[in-house]
Amino acid sequence: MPRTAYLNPSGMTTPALAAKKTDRPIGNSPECVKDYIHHIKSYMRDVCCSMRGGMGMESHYVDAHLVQRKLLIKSGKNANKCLEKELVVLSDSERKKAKLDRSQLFHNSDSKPKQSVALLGKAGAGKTTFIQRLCLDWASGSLPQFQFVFLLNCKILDLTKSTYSLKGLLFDLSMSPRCEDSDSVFKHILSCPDEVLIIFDSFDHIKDFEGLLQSPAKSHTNTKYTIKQLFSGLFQKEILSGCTLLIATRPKDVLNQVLRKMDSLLELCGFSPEDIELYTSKYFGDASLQENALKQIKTDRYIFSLCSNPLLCWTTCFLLEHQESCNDLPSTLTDLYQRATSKHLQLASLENSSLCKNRKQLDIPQLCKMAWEGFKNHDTHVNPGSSTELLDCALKSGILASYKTSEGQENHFADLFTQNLLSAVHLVQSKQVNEKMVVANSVVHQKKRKVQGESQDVLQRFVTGLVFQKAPDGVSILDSSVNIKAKRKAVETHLESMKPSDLVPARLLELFHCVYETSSAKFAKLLLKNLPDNLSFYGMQLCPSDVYVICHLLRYASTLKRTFSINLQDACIPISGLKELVGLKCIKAFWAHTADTIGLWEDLHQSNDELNLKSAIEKFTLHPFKATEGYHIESLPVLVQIHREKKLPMRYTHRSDQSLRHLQRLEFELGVQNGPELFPKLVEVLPSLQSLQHLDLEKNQIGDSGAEKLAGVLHFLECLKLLNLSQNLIGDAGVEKLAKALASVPSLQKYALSPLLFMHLVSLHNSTIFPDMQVFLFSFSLIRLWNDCIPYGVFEHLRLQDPRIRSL
Ligand SMILES: Nc1ncnc2c1ncn2[C@@H]1O[C@H](COP(=O)(O)OP(=O)(O)OP(=O)(O)O)[C@@H](O)[C@H]1O
Repeated sequence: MPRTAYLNPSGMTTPALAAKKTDRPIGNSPECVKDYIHHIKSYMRDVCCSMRGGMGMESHYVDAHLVQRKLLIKSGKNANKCLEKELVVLSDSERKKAKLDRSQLFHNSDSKPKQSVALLGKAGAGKTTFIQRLCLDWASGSLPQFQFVFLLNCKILDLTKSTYSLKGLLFDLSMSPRCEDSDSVFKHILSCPDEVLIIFDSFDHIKDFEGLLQSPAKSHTNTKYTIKQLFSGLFQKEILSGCTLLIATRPKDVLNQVLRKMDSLLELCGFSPEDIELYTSKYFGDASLQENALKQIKTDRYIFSLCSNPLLCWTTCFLLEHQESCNDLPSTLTDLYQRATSKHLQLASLENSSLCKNRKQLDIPQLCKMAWEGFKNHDTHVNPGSSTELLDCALKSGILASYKTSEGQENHFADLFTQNLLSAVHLVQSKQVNEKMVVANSVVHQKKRKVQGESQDVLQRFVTGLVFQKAPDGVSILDSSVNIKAKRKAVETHLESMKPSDLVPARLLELFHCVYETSSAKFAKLLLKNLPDNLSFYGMQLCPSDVYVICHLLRYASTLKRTFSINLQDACIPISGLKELVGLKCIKAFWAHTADTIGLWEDLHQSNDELNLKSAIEKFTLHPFKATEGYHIESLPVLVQIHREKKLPMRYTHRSDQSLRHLQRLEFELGVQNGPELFPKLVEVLPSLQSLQHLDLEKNQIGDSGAEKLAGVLHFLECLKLLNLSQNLIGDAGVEKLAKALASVPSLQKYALSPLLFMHLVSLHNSTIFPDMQVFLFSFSLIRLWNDCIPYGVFEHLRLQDPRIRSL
């Protein structure tokens, strides 16, 4: 029977480590089941005990933290546009609180069972390594709730065929060893599905997610399905209902339909500064090497920021281990990867001189072409027809990794960065690739649809980095005899034509990275010259190297005498990053998560950094304020509290809520889902918003009780000119309270109400229950029919009621 297994990228295995904990008693399971479980465990102990580069899992694994993420149902004003659940943005302190370790992966903190778990992380964040570690835990007796663990690597599954059964998926396509009596074991598995864990690694390799959840597999028997149908059947509990599913994937928008339905979403956060130190010391066994490497990494802030990605940390350590100690560390990502890749190839050629005598004799352009072909098809797979000499050398060097499949052996590029660097070399160097093609794959494109997300970003950085690389200095992977001037010129012209002010935050960030890769002051200044005054990285999850690159380039602002405001809302930025950005002279105002901002103030206060504390307080702004997520509102009372409780030194306290006091416009867009619950929080801070002119509360279902609460504080809003209360389910009681309160706000010029609310007012007026209606109608006379929904008839009716309305 065909069987799929995957080898460690190194192809090396180390002796199985003895199980430390007692294995789960397999009770009355048939003998063949016990034997098979024993067999899988010992096999997993073998294959999962070493990481890439042959490093031992037990000795070199750094316990990476997970953060529990939650989804939010968006139902605000734009609900129809994006009726989507999205990840709730966490503040730095919430992220710290939401941290979990491996042992808590399947724990139920609430009553909801965790039968489907998604492990999210960018390329190189350590998903595969984490899963390997998890399998090793299981094989060593942890995770006793599972009798069986099946690991599937989506990279090597054939998604086109529809010839698989559930049994085939588990026994033939997973990395489990061959099962002698698969019929009996399968029968046993069907009898205890809740003791089965199925892991789909590299889930994002299922490229086409359209209709993934349609036509699920429904039968356990030998009916033939595609892999996607089997996944769908498992996920929708049509087959093996009760089993636990774990998928590991890079985050992708197209995956949202599946992610939305998962019981738990966990994010692998990469290495913290402490983890980087720990990993480096583990990597370099020798104490003096360790000290030296750590010193180099820690003093180079760019490299240190890259090292928060475990893969890049490994690459940096590898380079430090092999490059001359007098050499500087690379200054760009392109530089890091070309040095590391060249070194890998060089070492492999030295190791086996008969296979590849030296780098020059290897058909590197062929390897680069294969990388590019793969990139175009979103594929890491290497064409099996390639020269064996080349493949052997690339495998030896670790550039390729080998996997055993039912068809034999498959070679894949070992990681996204290596494949994309080689693809970029192809684009820059190959005569078959014209300038237009290079431009299309370098730098950001204003409108072009981004098909490959993260992978495309990395390719762009490498292409830009390579074309602008200074004269090759021995570490360049480019062939110095190839003239790339025309391609460089084309990319330069494109860069010069960019209009950063038209870019959405994600593209703006890409542009920053591409400009950074050019290592050119000229492009940095050009970028800074063309940046809009209001920079927005809204919604971007900024990692440490993003923050470094933004700060690095913004330093050019002083020579151009430019200043900016920066929107870091929903940017999931750690306090250290916020400190760096806010500390920049050119940043005059910033808007970030309020809880993080308060965290930053506290941090600066504790470290007696008076000057920066003063400027961080002064720079904080909330204008214009649009609350779309709970936390936008939840942390506002804390600002007021700081002021009231004098949490900061006196001279700062009065400034701490100035952002609230100066706020002129507030849009509350939490929608029917969260609006009613969070509205009281807003009401709590409204008295502090003395400058508020525009308050938009449309579509939040605040109801009568909300209206009553609002009525209680409206008189504080002395500057309020415009109030939108449309679509809030306000009934008689609420209207009555509101109308009186509205009359007490003389500044009010316009407000919008729902048609129903209008009718309601008119009927109240007609029934003369409400003596103050004239006052109310007076302010109404200023309405500019802002809300087109007001029925003409109602308006006409009101005009008849009041001469002032008639004069409108
Ligand atoms: N927790 C860890 N401890 C030590 N090293 C790690 C850890 N996580 C990752 N690494 C290192 O980083 C490399 C890349 O990790 P891995 O392949 O697991 O990333 P990934 O998230 O699966 O990436 P991709 O999305 O590209 O598949 C590993 O080969 C290993 O060297």
